[in-house]
Amino acid sequence: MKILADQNMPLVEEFFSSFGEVVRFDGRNIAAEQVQEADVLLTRSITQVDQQLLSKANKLKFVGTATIGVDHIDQAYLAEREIAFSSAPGCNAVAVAEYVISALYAYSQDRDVELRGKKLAIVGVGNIGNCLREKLAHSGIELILCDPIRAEQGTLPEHVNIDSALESADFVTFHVPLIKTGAHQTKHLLNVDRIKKLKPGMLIINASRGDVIDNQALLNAKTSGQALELVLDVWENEPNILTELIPYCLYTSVHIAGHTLEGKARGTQMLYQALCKTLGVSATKRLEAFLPIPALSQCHLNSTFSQRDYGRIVHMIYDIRRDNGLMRANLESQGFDVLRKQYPPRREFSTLKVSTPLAHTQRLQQLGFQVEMNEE
Ligand SMILES: NC(=O)c1ccc[n+]([C@@H]2O[C@H](COP(=O)([O-])OP(=O)(O)OC[C@H]3O[C@@H](n4cnc5c(N)ncnc54)[C@H](O)[C@@H]3O)[C@@H](O)[C@H]2O)c1
Ligand SMILES: O=C(O)[C@H](O)[C@H](O)COP(=O)(O)O
Repeated sequence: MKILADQNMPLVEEFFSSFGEVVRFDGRNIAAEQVQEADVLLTRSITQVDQQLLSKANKLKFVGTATIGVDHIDQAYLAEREIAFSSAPGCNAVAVAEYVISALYAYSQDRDVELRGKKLAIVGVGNIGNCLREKLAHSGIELILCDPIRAEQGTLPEHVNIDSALESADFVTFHVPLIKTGAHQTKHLLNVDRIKKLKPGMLIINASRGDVIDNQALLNAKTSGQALELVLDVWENEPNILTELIPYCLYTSVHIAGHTLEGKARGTQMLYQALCKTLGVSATKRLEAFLPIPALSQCHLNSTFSQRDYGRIVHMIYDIRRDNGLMRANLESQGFDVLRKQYPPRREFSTLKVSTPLAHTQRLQQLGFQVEMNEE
């Protein structure tokens, strides 16, 4: 069996080599000829999987994307060709939620803003939105939840429509899929009209898809002096993004919100499990066997630890300002895709065991740390 896998997908050899030969490809530059002999195609978000790419792929039995976003896959065409398909829903939900939490604490420190008592609108309450909601429970930040699809399904009674959510929130974070048409279109969900109405100083975080916010409208708003704080991980037209917008952002990154070691590796594992199911064999390999030991694994808090120190613990594991600095310093010389490919290792909060006095156990557990109580 020939398994064709994106060069930026970790652990493919570990999970898939028992099925056959693993051949890597450059996700941005793959031609139909390369897929011709493949039985399995494993991609990330940058490869358009469509009729053109698969025109010569007569042996192909399985396509997997190690992402939750599926806007790059022509699923109808795969179904027509009877090629099995799997994505990796939820694989990077923790990573993206932790990216947002890191952004909130960094903003709080850099702008000297108290987060408690502020309102955060979460637009899109699926895997990521829900994970963020759970991690921020009892944080003192009031959450406003917006997901009209779940509201229609009856699974989100707290749903607030987007315009009311934007009107009352101090911060907004987007976690919707890219939907280009229809009643729940998300392309330019934050458009020129909505941007104009935002309250002064609003913090906007986008770690969903670049097209969810009209980037040119955002730039126009900023150059005309509108007070907005921008945290952008995703951009319209990646990798050729609107670089003029960068200086107007508080924090920027190169579409890496989901790129913890665990998040990327879970995506590979989920595709391995899906392929095993398709082939009718049992999935015996486990991710835990392949992940490296974290460099920082324990931390001890005493009774002087207080509410204002939560940001310090979060940033010990992941500080968004590292990625902001890397992008600003290197984008011009290295380019968007190279920075993504060379993304330095990042771990999730769960890799840190925190020994803490009772007062902080619940909150730290909710954030996702391993917690053990001490008597101090
Ligand atoms: N920056 C990154 O690295 C990164 C990582 C993972 C995912 N993403 C993006 O984030 C998106 C969300 O990921 P997820 O795992 O939570 O997906 P998900 O499918 O679990 O959840 C998406 C939610 O958005 C809701 N939704 C759809 N249209 C909406 C609208 N118009 N308004 C409000 N809500 C709407 C859906 O009902 C669903 O509950 C993905 O589709 C992907 O594009 C980006
Ligand atoms: O949709 C997703 O899951 C994410 O956007 C994904 O992490 C994007 O990263 P890529 O696949 O391009 O590495």
